[in-house]
Amino acid sequence: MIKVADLNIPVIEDLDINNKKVLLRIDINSPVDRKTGKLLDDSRIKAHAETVKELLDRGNSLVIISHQGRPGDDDFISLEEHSKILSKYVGKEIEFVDDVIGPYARERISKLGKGEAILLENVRIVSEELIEAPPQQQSKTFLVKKLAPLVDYYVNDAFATAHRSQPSLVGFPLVKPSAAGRIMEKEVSALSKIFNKEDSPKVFVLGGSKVSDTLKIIEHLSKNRVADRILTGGLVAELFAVAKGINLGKTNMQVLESKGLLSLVPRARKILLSGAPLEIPVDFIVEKPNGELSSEPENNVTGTIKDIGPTTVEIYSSFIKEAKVITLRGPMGVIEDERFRVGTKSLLKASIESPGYVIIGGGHMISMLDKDVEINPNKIHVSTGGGALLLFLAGDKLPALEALHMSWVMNSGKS
Ligand SMILES: Nc1ncnc2c1ncn2[C@@H]1O[C@H](COP(=O)(O)OP(=O)(O)OP(=O)(O)O)[C@@H](O)[C@H]1O
Ligand SMILES: O=C(O)[C@H](O)COP(=O)(O)O
Repeated sequence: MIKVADLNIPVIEDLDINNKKVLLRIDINSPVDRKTGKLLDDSRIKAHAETVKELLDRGNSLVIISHQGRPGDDDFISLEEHSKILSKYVGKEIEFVDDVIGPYARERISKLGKGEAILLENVRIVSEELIEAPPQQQSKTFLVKKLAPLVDYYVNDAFATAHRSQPSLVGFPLVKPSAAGRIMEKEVSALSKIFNKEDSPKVFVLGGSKVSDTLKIIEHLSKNRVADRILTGGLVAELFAVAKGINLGKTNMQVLESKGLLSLVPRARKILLSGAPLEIPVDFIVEKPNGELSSEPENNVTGTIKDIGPTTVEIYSSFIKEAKVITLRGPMGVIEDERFRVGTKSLLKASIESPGYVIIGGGHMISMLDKDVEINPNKIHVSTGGGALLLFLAGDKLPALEALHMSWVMNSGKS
């Protein structure tokens, strides 16, 4: 059992999860090369192999579900490649089933033998999965009604998606005895231990393209006075620059417009007015129409922004060097193109070389960590979570954890 605030979260030992049929929700959502459609990084897949192996060793048969990307985005792809990589790390075939709630998937689940494991197709092809709602409502979805009767237990190992109140994360615990998987258990236990409110200054490096999510995170960090400094990059930084009245030029405004981000300017402006301790880049690496790269000051941008510039790296690194805890999520640049990784890699290096404790989250951000960096738990925590990590650190109760607690109360009669 793990305790988080007033929640009791059951773990695998708290239920008799042996020789049964288990529905396992993992988060193997991974960065995808936009040109080839291939996975750029398999850290999350490798991390979840531990829980898969343990449940199989306990004689269970597994129905594994996960999402990849979001409908309409380039990285919204099939999980077929993921199943091959997961098989490699587990050391046993994890059969890909090209279905989720249809008759083919249900028949395959019914016929699963002891020690067998299947990975169903991207759960977000089921439209209900995109709707966030309370667990009570989610337990009545087709996803839950079609799959729950076919299994004995539900195990949620998807810490990185624990902030989503979607059916695959909060719907099953109300109808099945449920527990946290090993990744969920480790992340929640480690983060609860290492992240003490009194440790300061706390610096957050927030970049990437999930701007709406990040605004919510910054609102919570600021409201709960968790962050002493927020250093922005990626599209997050561009939005705040516009909110500050900086003219980023036609091309970058078109990029923001095309992603529907300009409608968030008033919300970003409100955050600035609230006194959030937020920094934006003073220079950017831009790509000119002729393909040339150059660094331009934030008040005279003419090219397409692709990364933060050298002066910004210096300024941000000076904050990082003074921090007690540094949390980084979301890259500073378009890291799919290796020319635009300097900002992200420089801040990761400054963090690791600083005296502070480093927490790294986010699929793309983790992929930028040099493979030869020693992950000493006394210095670094590499989280599988991105948005989930930050909302947890901001003090939010994650819906998936609350659902596991509710399952425990319902099945054990204890609170
Ligand atoms: N200046 C920029 N312009 C356009 N895209 C950018 C820019 N900077 C970063 N990005 C994009 O941000 C994306 C990663 O953002 P994202 O928020 O998903 O980060 P992450 O570390 O994967 O976190 P999570 O795991 O929560 O998704 C990359 O695809 C990258 O190309
Ligand atoms: O990468 C992540 O942060 C998780 O997989 C959640 O993905 P989402 O932001 O698309 O829900």
